[in-house]
Amino acid sequence: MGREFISAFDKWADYYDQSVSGQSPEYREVFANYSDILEAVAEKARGKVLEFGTGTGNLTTKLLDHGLTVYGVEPSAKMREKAKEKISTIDVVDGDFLNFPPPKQPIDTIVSSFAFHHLTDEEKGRALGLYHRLLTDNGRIVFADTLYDNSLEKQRIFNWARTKGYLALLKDLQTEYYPLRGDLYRIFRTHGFIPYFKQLNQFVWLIIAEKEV
Ligand SMILES: C[S@@+](CC[C@H](N)C(=O)[O-])C[C@H]1O[C@@H](n2cnc3c(N)ncnc32)[C@H](O)[C@@H]1O
Repeated sequence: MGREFISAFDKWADYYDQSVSGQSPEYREVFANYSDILEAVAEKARGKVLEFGTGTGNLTTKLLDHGLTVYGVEPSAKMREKAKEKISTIDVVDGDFLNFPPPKQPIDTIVSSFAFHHLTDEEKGRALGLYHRLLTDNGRIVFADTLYDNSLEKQRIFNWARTKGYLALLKDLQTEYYPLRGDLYRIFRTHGFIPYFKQLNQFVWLIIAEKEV
């Protein structure tokens, strides 16, 4: 489920770290302040952390730097290889937002960066239902991901990408499942979380969602 983009990530793995460092003009704005964005997620994580979509392990590294215990889940074999090269001490397991081996210890924080948009809104809701059951009572979710503040803003960003001639980016924006902020708010509330949103660059928002008990 939500795995339709994996072959693209297998192909991207070798040069993913170059893309996030701003070398790809089309994606420069998406990854603007990349390191600060990951740091913002790591700062809000606590306790035992379950990370989805580790990619090459950049957020994982920051979480470990904060002294946290991390269980990494990543569906792309090539991305898992890259993460293992970077962090030899950690095992990132094969899995995705909806299907993953149960963590061995109670989980206090679920994190992810640049990945939750791979799920449809229906899948996002199912994932949040799972996470509500999995998290400890004062648990939280901390995500950083692209979303649109509202439908006018979505149109403005599409127009911006079209005007710039960023057609690969435009295709991504049109084919992946980037939500409107209000819709995502409702999905979190429906599944027992109180979300807070903060914009970090033109595309990416920090989402901190506390579990309601
Ligand atoms: C844009 S990369 C982000 C990697 C890393 N988190 C970062 O911040 O650089 C998206 C990652 O999500 C993974 N992914 C794709 N579909 C997924 C799914 N359904 N569940 C979990 N991860 C997924 C991809 O394989 C890829 O490693």
